[in-house]
Amino acid sequence: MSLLGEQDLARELATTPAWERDEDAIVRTVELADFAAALRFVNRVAELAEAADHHPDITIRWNKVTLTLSTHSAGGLTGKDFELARRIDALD
Ligand SMILES: C[C@H](O)[C@H](O)[C@H]1CNC2=NC(N)=NC(=O)C2=N1
Repeated sequence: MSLLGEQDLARELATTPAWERDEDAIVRTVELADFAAALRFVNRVAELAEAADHHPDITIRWNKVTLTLSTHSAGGLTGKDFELARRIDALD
């Protein structure tokens, strides 16, 4: 999977408004009811990640889950990041 150029990147970002670009990654923080709900959400994300063989960095802070997506093998953002971002968005 090759890195997205600025134009493709802008188009992908426009279709994933819940995600914010942070240099070579896109980031989304999801707020859940409490820590247990955050863990359940992370488990659903983990299933999508395993199915896609593409894995976000995940931080849990009590009821908030921050997901960071980047394609490490390509050194930045690719279509795989946005595909997974859209699948994650479809969870809630
Ligand atoms: C062998 C395996 O396909 C690779 O290590 C995958 C796994 N998950 C991955 N996840 C992410 N975010 N970037 C990768 O480059 C990546 N590579």
